[in-house]
Amino acid sequence: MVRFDNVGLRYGMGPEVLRDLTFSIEPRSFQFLTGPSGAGKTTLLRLILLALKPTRGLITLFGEDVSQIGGDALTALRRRMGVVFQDFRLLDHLTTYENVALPLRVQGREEAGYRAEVVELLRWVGLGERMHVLPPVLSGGEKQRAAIARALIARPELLLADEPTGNVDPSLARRLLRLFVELNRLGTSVIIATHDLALMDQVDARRLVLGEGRLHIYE
Ligand SMILES: Nc1ncnc2c1ncn2[C@@H]1O[C@H](COP(=O)(O)OP(=O)(O)OP(=O)(O)O)[C@@H](O)[C@H]1O
Repeated sequence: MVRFDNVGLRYGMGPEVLRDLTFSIEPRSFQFLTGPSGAGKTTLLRLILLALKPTRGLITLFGEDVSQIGGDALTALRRRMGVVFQDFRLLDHLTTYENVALPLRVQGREEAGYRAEVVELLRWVGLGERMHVLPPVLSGGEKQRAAIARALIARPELLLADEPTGNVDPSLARRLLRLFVELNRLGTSVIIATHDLALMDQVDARRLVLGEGRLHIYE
């Protein structure tokens, strides 16, 4: 569902951050993306998300060469992905419940049909008591859980998560990891960018390791 062929990326006139990346992400697969700070994990996720264009090489997403499409078609491809950003990107004027329900609203679904689903997921991530507050009063860990719930709620085909357990304690991190694994069992391909070796040791999954601009894959 994602294919990179000899993809390179540099920011402006800077050095090449990613060099000659060739790999694919299969449907229904689960993988970690790791490597030292500054290795390019976020950059790689942003390329998949179509938030950045490669300096060279070819990216194919859901069977489409992304350099050949634009506008509405790009928006349609993005909607097939769920994302957990490092800075959460919750909308401050919507409640936690409304933020998490947003992807379903965008799909045009009626609230009566999804309300119970959203409430159940919020309870699962431990935000049952925080549903009606606005994001600015949530703690860092609570914001992170809200961002994860929002990324999962519509069962995207591909889920990208950038350090999704960076702000929570180890026991909650394990609980959140179970959510990603469960989503994967339901058919979503999952890519989790993380530094956390203990977290990676909990799932027997493929590891994509970035270092010095190159990608090494451990199956
Ligand atoms: N917008 C930008 N403009 C210029 N350089 C950038 C930009 N974003 C990232 N970089 C550089 O690209 C490199 C890769 O950064 P990136 O954030 O992708 O790494 P990372 O592996 O996600 O790091 P971390 O684990 O610390 O989040 C770094 O050297 C960074 O300074």
